[in-house]
Amino acid sequence: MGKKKTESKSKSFAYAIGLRNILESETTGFFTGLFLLALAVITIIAMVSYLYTGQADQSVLESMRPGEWLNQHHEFANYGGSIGALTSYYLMTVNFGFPAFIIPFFIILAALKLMHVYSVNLWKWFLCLAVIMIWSSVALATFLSPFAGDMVFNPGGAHGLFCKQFLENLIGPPGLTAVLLIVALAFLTYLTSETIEVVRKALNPVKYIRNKVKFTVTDKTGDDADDDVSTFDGYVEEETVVNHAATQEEDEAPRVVDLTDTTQGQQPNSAAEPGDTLHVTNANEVKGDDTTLVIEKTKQEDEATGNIVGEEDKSQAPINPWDPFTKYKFPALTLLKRYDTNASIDMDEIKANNARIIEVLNSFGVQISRINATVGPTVTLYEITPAEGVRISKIRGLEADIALSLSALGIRIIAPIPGKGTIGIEVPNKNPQIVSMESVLNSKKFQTTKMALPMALGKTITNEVFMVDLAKIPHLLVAGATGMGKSVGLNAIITSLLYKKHPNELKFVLVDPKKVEFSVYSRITSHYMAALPENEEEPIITDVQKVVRTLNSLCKLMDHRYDLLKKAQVKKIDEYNDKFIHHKLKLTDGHEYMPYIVVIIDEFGDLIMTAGKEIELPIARIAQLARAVGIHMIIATQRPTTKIITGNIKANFPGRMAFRVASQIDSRTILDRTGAEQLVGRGDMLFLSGGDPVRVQCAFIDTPEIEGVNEHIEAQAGPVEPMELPEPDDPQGGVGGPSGDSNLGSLDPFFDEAARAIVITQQGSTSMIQRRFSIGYNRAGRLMDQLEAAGIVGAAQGSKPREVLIADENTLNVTLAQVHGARG
Ligand SMILES: Nc1ncnc2c1ncn2[C@@H]1O[C@H](COP(=O)(O)OP(=O)(O)OP(=O)(O)O)[C@@H](O)[C@H]1O
Repeated sequence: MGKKKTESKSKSFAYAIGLRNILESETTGFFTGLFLLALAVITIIAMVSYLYTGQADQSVLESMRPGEWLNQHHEFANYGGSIGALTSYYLMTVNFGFPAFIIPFFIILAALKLMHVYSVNLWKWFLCLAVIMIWSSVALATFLSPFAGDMVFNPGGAHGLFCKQFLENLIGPPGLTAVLLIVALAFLTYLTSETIEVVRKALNPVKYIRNKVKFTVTDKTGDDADDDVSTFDGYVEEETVVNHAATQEEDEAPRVVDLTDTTQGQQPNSAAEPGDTLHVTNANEVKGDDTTLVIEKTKQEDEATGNIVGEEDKSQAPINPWDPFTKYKFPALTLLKRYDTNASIDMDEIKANNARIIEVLNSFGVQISRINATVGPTVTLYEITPAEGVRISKIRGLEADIALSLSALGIRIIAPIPGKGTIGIEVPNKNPQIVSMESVLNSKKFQTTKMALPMALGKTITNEVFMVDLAKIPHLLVAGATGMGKSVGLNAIITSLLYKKHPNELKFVLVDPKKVEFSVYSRITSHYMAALPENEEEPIITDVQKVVRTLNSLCKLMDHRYDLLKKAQVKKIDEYNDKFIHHKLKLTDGHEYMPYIVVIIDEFGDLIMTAGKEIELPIARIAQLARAVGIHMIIATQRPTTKIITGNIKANFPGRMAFRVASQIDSRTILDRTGAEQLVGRGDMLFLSGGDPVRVQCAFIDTPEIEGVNEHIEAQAGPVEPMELPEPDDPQGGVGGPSGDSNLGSLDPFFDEAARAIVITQQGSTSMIQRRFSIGYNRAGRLMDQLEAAGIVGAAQGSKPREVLIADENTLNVTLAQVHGARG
């Protein structure tokens, strides 16, 4: 108790004098950085000076008596004084020799990071530089010592010399050289997996040169390449291509190359088309040709058929986006629990319900000609065909009465069932079955799906696996009262994505204000999470301010990705990635493979209540624009009120997943209709994505299962840290209050929405903007000026509406991304 009191006292004291603020402030970071920068520069000066003055200083240093380092009598010649001489002596003579220069270089990096000049991953740099310094210290001591002459220190320092001698005594000079080589290669492979390919080429230069001149070609190339597509769509596995080439060699295939010439000789004026069969016929004719001739002519065949897989093409084989984790193994289905799904149908229950339905409908004067019952996992659908002459609209009018008369929880009446002239009455089963995640993922539908982001959510009333593509939806709103299965639903979504997507293809941003919901995923943060550098230690975000920064960072990433799409001249992430893996985009232009990013926000209500617009605006922006660049959002809330799910959010989240909610009003907020208040809970849900809602029993997955899956993923070789999100811009910049001028530096908050409204309606009228956003004439005018500056509308033409310069929403998305990007 006493200790606690003292602690809180000292805490409040620190608060009171502002010490805490000082320590945590950006200014302190800046000045610490500045201090380190100066320190590093002085150290470098001292070290350079030591190269010339070391000789003179060394004897003083080695016979130094206490207090001498104070340099009162100017014993040291070093330009950095006695401390400079001393530091250089320790760093260069006693430790690492020349590579010791890396130490002040690292301090400079740390200083620049503290000063917010660069955002670098210091741990990564530390690790890499430490390896380089230690390795080069030993390497210099090994290879440069003989040439060091009368240098005052060994080029690799005493450390390098010691390691060299130790290893030489242990394994001899060849062993030492081998160790140095292997360490260097391992390190370079860590930096880039291309190292392995370079080594392979170096070890087999003959094959490399031979293939450079396109020696291996067969007429079957195109067909075989098709067959050789590996387990993931569209990429030819490297080994396959190598084997393929080898087979061709055995078949004396290189001679085939010559046939292009023959072909051209025969048909001088007709250019061969890719896939042309001519080369197949001619292949036999040219067997036995002279080898030199073959090599010369091959180039022409390559141009003519465009259908060749030789080594040259192999270097152009599609980039494998799983690289370097190509051996990654997806979790097995055995990690998930199986439940008994063969529970027999309770005929007594069905008959009883049948009789009640007929009785109730008859009592309202509705005659029935037929009833069909479809037994689902938790609900049975009674499909009623009304007798001739009974109007469906009459039954629709009686919906509430019928539900009341049947008086069971969870009854939902669908009148009519879409596409059929029948009425559906869903009645919950007395003994509901659990739909296991295993049964859903173990379905052909899931396993063979080509969806970009498949979410296997559960089973429909007719026992079909219900799956949707998040990439198409593209953002999802999840609501449900507490305990109705929301968290299980989110886990089912995450799990189905984990079973289909490689860590290089998908990253999550998880927001968990409750702090306990997603903590189970902390084991896969390196593999599957994206985070700001400052959150890399704990990428699952639980703090409101961090959420705001992360959302702003996602906006920035979105703008950056739009720039890349524009450069690549494509409209969507899948087209972009396709171009990227087929070498149509240059790495030097900043292109990179884009993983999908799925942002999942639990307890959205809590967030919006605390942070309001700060959260809502970036979410609405991402929701409006991010679909094309592969950023998708799922937000979940217990309280689907209009304060939380505002019109802005709702309009941009077309996918809705409603578990049981407390009231009809809540159901209307989430689904735009009633029905969700009638669900039975425990994963019973309505899914809506345009059209009519579908009743689905959500797949069940519990924490031990998730832990098992995560443990498996964690054990796989994969990324060692979360994907880094860009530092967000200053949140004040442009997203706050009304703008005072028309320049694009401080955009009006309605800028994006106004631009969209104008492009959709193709009407550049200020009064339309005024009406639509209920703003004054002056503000609408300024907004128009900003839209003009952004090139969305033309100049004012008196009282006439302005000309709209952008024809469609896609082009607008690109323009908006540029506007925001340019401001960033
Ligand atoms: N799909 C399902 N199948 C069977 N039971 C389920 C299903 N989903 C949820 N349940 C049951 O309901 C309980 C509560 O589910 P869950 O934790 O997902 O609720 P929730 O809506 O997230 O609640 P809260 O908002 O309080 O976190 C589970 O522990 C489980 O027993």
